Amino acid sequence: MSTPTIHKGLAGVVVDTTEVSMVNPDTNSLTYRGYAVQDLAAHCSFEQVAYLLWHGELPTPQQLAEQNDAERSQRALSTDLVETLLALPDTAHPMDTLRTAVSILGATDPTEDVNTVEANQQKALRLFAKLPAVVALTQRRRHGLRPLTPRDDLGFAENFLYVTLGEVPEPEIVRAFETSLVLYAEHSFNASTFTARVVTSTLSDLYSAVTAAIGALKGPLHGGANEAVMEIFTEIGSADRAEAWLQQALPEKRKIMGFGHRVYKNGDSRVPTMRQALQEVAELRNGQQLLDLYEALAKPMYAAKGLHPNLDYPAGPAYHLMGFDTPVFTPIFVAARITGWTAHINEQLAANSLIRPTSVYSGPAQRAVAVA
Ligand SMILES: CC(=O)SCCNC(=O)CCNC(=O)[C@H](O)C(C)(C)COP(=O)(O)OP(=O)(O)OC[C@H]1O[C@@H](n2cnc3c(N)ncnc32)[C@H](O)[C@@H]1OP(=O)(O)O
Ligand SMILES: O=C([O-])CC(=O)C(=O)O
Repeated sequence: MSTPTIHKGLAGVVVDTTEVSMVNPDTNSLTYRGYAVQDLAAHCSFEQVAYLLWHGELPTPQQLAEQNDAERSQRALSTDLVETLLALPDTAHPMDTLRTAVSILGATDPTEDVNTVEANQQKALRLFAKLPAVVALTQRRRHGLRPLTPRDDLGFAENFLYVTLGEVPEPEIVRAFETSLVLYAEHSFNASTFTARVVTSTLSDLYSAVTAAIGALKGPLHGGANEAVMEIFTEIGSADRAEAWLQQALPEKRKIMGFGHRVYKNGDSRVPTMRQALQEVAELRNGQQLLDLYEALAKPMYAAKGLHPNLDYPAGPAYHLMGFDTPVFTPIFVAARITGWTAHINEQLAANSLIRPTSVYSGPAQRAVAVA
């Protein structure tokens, strides 16, 4: 019997088609439903991009107004949910709190098991509306602060910043934050989206798929890298120490967080836009030292390994300068990626086939049980 080829990590394996987004490593491009992500970041609100991912087209003014009304009216968390989340130990990582919140929101949704595309669109909007309040709760409790009531007179990004930081910052900061949400929204069959599709393929519910996706995103090889970038910046301390730090870290076989990508080998399509957003935030927030450190690590990293930064590399320091605590960086990624995940969940559901690969057994040959 010939040994089948093993595709470790499913690298290069094509498992399905998708209409949601296209990652093209040859042209370093990323499109959502045919629109370049850079154009969307420059011209659209995050709410418009969410609509596009869910429905395939940008919204008309009326469609956007209806979605905004529905989203704004669902932003608040119930008192029960707030108290349950605050009862978690304060050592819990914000990603654990977020994962728990989604699970509770599922258990308390009477339509949880109504597994249709239409019902899932309502659930997707519900999670989209509520996740900023959960992220905000995790940051505020770290500072001994109670949650703030969301404001329905503010756009999604403005309200997100308000409920977390207690004020709406300058328009440039809001715009940089919104840019990061647009860039983080969707990226084809990455590990967390694939996780959501695997769970959906068993005909399980949307909340279960999102809960599992949060677990997949938490890891430092995926979304957790935006926090890990900030941790290494803190460890290095200043630009003049970056090269020596790297020369010590690489022989120790350390993974340098924020560099490399499974699909892009010549640079992540989203980095130039986020690097520009970081620059704008740095100018307003006295961030030149962090920008210097950014460049001082990226240059020798490329020289030593030929690896480019991925989106997490500029996003981490940008969130830091905006005023977010490092442990809420990956939760922000969740609040953006909920749009892409739920678009994929519905795409999977609409043309479902159980996802179940095979493996080559490499354990002991069959043997008899001999109990002493
Ligand atoms: C939003 C996102 O999820 S983007 C990804 C965020 N993750 C990170 O930033 C974590 C750091 N990066 C990595 O661990 C990897 O680059 C991954 C997981 C993103 C991609 O992994 P793969 O596609 O399996 O890596 P790839 O095959 O390109 O690796 C080739 C070589 O480069 C090395 N390499 C890849 N990335 C890094 C890195 N960041 N630091 C050091 N070495 C690295 C690998 O160890 C491997 O070396 P080897 O041949 O000596 O074993
Ligand atoms: O595509 C990937 O493997 C990871 C990534 O960049 C993302 O999910 O945004």
